Parts: sequence; structure tokens; C-alpha cells
Amino acid sequence: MSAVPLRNNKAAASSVRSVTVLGATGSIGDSTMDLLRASPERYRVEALTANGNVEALAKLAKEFSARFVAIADTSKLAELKDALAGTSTECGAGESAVIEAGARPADWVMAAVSGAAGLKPALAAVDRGAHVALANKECLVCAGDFFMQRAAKAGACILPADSEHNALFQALSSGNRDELVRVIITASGGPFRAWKSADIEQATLAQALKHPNWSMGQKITIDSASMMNKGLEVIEASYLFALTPDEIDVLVHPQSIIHGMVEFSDRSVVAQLGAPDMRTPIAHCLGWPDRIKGPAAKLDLAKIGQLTFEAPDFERFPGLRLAYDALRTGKGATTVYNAANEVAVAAFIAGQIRFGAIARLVEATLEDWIRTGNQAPLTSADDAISVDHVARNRAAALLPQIALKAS
Ligand SMILES: NC(=O)C1=CN([C@@H]2O[C@H](COP(=O)(O)OP(=O)(O)OC[C@H]3O[C@@H](n4cnc5c(N)ncnc54)[C@H](OP(=O)(O)O)[C@@H]3O)[C@@H](O)[C@H]2O)C=CC1
Ligand SMILES: CC(=O)[C@@H](O)[C@H](O)COP(=O)(O)O
Ligand SMILES: [Mn+2]
Repeated sequence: MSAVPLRNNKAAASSVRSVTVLGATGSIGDSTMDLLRASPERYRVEALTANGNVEALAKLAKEFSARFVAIADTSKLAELKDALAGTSTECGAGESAVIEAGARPADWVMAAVSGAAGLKPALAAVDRGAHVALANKECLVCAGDFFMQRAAKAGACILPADSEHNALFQALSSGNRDELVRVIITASGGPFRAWKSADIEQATLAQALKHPNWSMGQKITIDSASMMNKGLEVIEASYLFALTPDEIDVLVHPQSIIHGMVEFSDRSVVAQLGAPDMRTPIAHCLGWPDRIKGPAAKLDLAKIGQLTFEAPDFERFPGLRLAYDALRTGKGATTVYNAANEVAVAAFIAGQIRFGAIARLVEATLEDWIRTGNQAPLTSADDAISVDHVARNRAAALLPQIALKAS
């Protein structure tokens, strides 16, 4: 049975739900806390986590009387304990504490750590059979099929929170799997949608951080600019919904109003629309299998006037092509794709490589990994984590030569 519930077989929701937010201090964390804040009588906060932002974490812990908070950076534990002195909130630090947060008994967990660092904490929630709202696409791309298999085995319910996948989740319930022809995920095209390759190559960090429609964390905003985000999302869709690469299309839609569509055998195309506000897909996951009130602006299509569409350009945005290649290669290639991209984005932020070199480093790491001939199907989280480590080391080793090479 799939871990993504494809039909709304309405289960009775308990009156007060316990909730954990992994990555509570980030952009998705912020949107999630906003929804919890709106209905304090419905939710109790079990655990909250952050990487290093003690001030924001302690503030949230106090506001929501969290039972447990975890900070990944161990050097911040004393500061966190000081900030929460006199409260009943327990504190922990380090990767193990963040994993413990995922393992603690909460009905519903938002997985919103940025990057593959979120894999083990998300798995801790999955292994308990929790309802896991999955925003953290990198953890799925890193772990591959194995993540979904483990969720199905544990009886966990994976609720797709990424806007496009949440749209597919909603649209898929219009038909059966054998009636599905393809899914379409939309892409804004990012700030460089209409730029020439030579200009994309030289784009600055400030330019890459100017997303046209969404306000998000730094890493995903850079991924949107390179369209690596869409590549990660193609892979995410494949694992979440057991789709082949040929069943997943990307459509550039600069207004980000239609988030995803599903085409069925009778040629009906079912779409989900909404203003670009992550509180809508998160509210869908939080309320599921019911619907709760969402705070996003009402969609005013007359005011928007036009919805436009373009085919994606795989030449100017090679990261998207590489995602399809990695998915077709399988056997850990998507783990390598994600790991190399994380190394490349960090190097771009640190000023070590040009924007255009992000995709080149991912391509070089994938080629290097295929050359070694060590590819094998992932059979455990440990397999994925070890491929992830190897790929990060190879990407770091390839970095100097990629940095020197202009396009
Ligand atoms: N933002 C969005 O609109 C969307 C985001 N997503 C996905 O959701 C995830 C989160 O994105 P977003 O909220 O934008 O990211 P942010 O950078 O805004 O937040 C990331 C969160 O994870 C924490 N964190 C970062 N690194 C670690 C680590 N090594 N160990 C433990 N915690 C860590 C951060 O803590 P601290 O604050 O202390 O640094 C913060 O709480 C990503 O996977 C992204 O792709 C998907 C769809 C939309
Ligand atoms: C909000 C969300 O889901 C992001 O993943 C968003 O889709 C990024 O925008 P792009 O379409 O530009 O990648
Ligand atoms: Mn998305």
C-alpha cells in the first residue's frame, strides 16, 4: 500500500492534535506556526527544532509551551537552556536531539529542515507511523524509494507539503492509478527565466535570491533560480507517487497560480490553483483528511488577468535535464544529484563558484560517480547516507577545477 493516501477515506480527527515542527525557525516553520497560532485549542506542540537560531526557537517554545526543543548546533545548548530557564520545556542539542524530536509522540510532524540533514529526523517520525507533512524534498531525493517503502511498512502517512506535490496529491484523488496518463508540475522559471545563458552564468547571489513569487529560505530560492528545485521536484514526484520520469512533465508558469495538474485517460486535466502562499498546502496537510480554514489571500483571477505558460528550457537550465537523467539512471544517482547540488549551492553562497557552475558541478559529480561503477540499489537509510557522503566528498574534490572553468 502507498504511504501517500491517494483517497480521502475520511478518518475521524481527534479533538486536540499533538504536533512537532522539524525546522520550526525557517520559512516553512514560520508558515506552520502561523497556522497553529490561529487555532490554539486544536493543537498542542510536542517538539520544535532549529539549527542554530536560539532566539527564534526559544521564543516559539515559550509561545507554544513546547514540551521539547532541539538545536542541532551543540555549542548553542547553554544559551538555549538559559533562554528557557523557568519553563517546563526540555532542551537537547546535536543531531541526536533533532532525531529525538522526530521520534517523540506527536500525531502530526512537519518535516521542514533544509537539505538531506533532515532525513534521519524525518525517518524517526516515519518509523513511529506518524502523519508526516513532507516539505523537505531533499531528504526524499537523498533516500529514494527506500523512504517511501519504510513509510508504508511503518504505516506512516506521508502528506506532500511542497506546493506542486500537494497540488498533485489533491488532483490525484479524481481518478485511479490505472487511469493516470501524466502529472504536470509548474515552475515559476525563477528570476532568470528570460535571461540568456551568458548572463545566468554570471548571476550574483543577490540576483539569485530575488524570487519573483515566493518568499522562501536561501537554499531553495537559489535552487529555484537554477531550476534545480524543479529537478528535485521531478524526482520527489517520482518517489512520492511511484511515477516514471515519462509520466512527469514540467511546465513553466510565471504567475505560480496553478501548482500542479493531473491528466487522466479521458484527457481530463485536473488542476489545483491558489495564491502563492505556502500556508495553503500546509493547511491542507494539517487539516487532512478534513479541510481547515486557510489564511492566504482569496484567489482573484480577474485581477490577475492572464495565466501564461512556456516549455522549460533544458539548455539554459541544465539542472532540470540532469534530474531526469539521474532518475533514469537510478541506483543512488538521485542521492548524488542532491548531495552535489547542496555542495554547489554552499560554494556559490561562499563565493567560490559562479552561478553557472552549480549545474556543472552536479554533472561532473554524477559522471564521476557513474565512472566508478559502484552504483547499487539503496536498501537502507544507511546506504543512502553513505552514498550522500561519498558524493559530497567527490563534489568537494571536483570543486576547484569547476571553479576555474568558465562556461
Ligand atoms: N520555503 C518554502 O516555501 C518551501 C520550502 N520547501 C522545502 O522545505 C524545506 C525547508 O525550507 P525553508 O523553510 O525555506 O528553509 P529555511 O532555510 O528557511 O529553514 C530551514 C530550517 O531548518 C533548520 N536547519 C537547517 N539546517 C539544519 C541542520 N543541519 N540540522 C537541523 N536543522 C537545520 C533551520 O534552522 P535555523 O533557523 O536555526 O538555521 C530552519 O529551522 C526545504 O527542504 C525546502 O526545499 C518546499 C516547498 C516550499
Ligand atoms: C513554494 C514551492 O513549492 C517552491 O518549491 C516553489 O515552487 C519554488 O518556485 P519555482 O517554481 O520557481 O521553483
Ligand atoms: Mn515546490
